[in-house]
Amino acid sequence: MTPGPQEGAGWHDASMDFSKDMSYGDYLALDQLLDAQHPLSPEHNEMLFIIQHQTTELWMKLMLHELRAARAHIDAEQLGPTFKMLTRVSRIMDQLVQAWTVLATMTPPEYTAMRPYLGHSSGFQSFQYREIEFILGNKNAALLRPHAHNPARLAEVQRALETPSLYEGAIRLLARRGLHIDPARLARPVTERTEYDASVEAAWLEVYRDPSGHWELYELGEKLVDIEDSFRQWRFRHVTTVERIIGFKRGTGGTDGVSYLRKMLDVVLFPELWRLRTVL
Ligand code: HEM
Ligand SMILES: N[C@@H](CC(=O)c1ccccc1NC=O)C(=O)O
Repeated sequence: MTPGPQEGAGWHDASMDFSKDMSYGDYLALDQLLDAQHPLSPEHNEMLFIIQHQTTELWMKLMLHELRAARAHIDAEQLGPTFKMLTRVSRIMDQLVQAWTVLATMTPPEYTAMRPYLGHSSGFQSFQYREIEFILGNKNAALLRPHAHNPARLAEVQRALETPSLYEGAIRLLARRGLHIDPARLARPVTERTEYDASVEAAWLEVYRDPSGHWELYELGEKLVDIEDSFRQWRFRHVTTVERIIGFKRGTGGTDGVSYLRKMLDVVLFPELWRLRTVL
């Protein structure tokens, strides 16, 4: 027999005995991770549905990790690391936009067969998603309610509601760097969703009219726009995938379904950064 490509390929000294050493699976806790898929229906496609959501939740975990650290770095005036973290968040979001193509291989009859097994569960109750919305400034105290049955979880989502958003951190940074921000804007309760403010737009305008004079702030502005751009694409792919799979049925979470999700397409996370483009 002719030697295969693996012969002499340098694996003979590879570690093979993990009775005492930590292995790949140990390090990654794969026993737990791969034992967490429990289809409730006899349907073949439910595994896709579960894994699509679980992988998204894992990526959301990393996005939150990056967004929280980015917020802390903005507060500490360390913008170099902030930019790396925000770039990573955009790349994750881009990847989640692409991921919809996998789920879109599920047809309406295939989903309809497993949908009754979902009960009232829905992505609407995703606490990590809600925390991402909150840290990006789309605050809404009413959406804490689905977590009321779990006090520890409720406390965690509530903390995200009560912590200044990343954009709030950016606005405070503009003020610290000597750009005028209306004191009333700086005193706004942090539990409220971001709303357009003329002094914030004027401050960003100064930055965008002289990028080389405010290079870091300019780069920060564009990183935030990158994130909102990819988040909008994610929302759009979600609503389009939902319409193609369940049409205009009411959601299992109790909302109007597609019409609710379409309204969410109008959310603007960083209003001044978008508005300034018209007057620049
Ligand atoms: C067959 C695929 C899917 C369908 C039919 C679907 C349907 C829906 C519907 C109808 C809603 C509105 C809430 C409700 O009343 O239930 C919703 C919300 C939501 N879904 Fe999905 N979804 C699908 C896949 C996904 C995936 C893969 C994710 C990723 C984690 C996801 C995450 C979310 C989130 C986070 C919300 C809340 C959105 C918000 O409040 O703005 N969905 N979905
Ligand atoms: N809201 C969906 C159900 C759904 O998609 C779902 C159900 C349980 C766990 C995650 C889900 N994904 C996103 O909402 C529906 O109305 O069919």
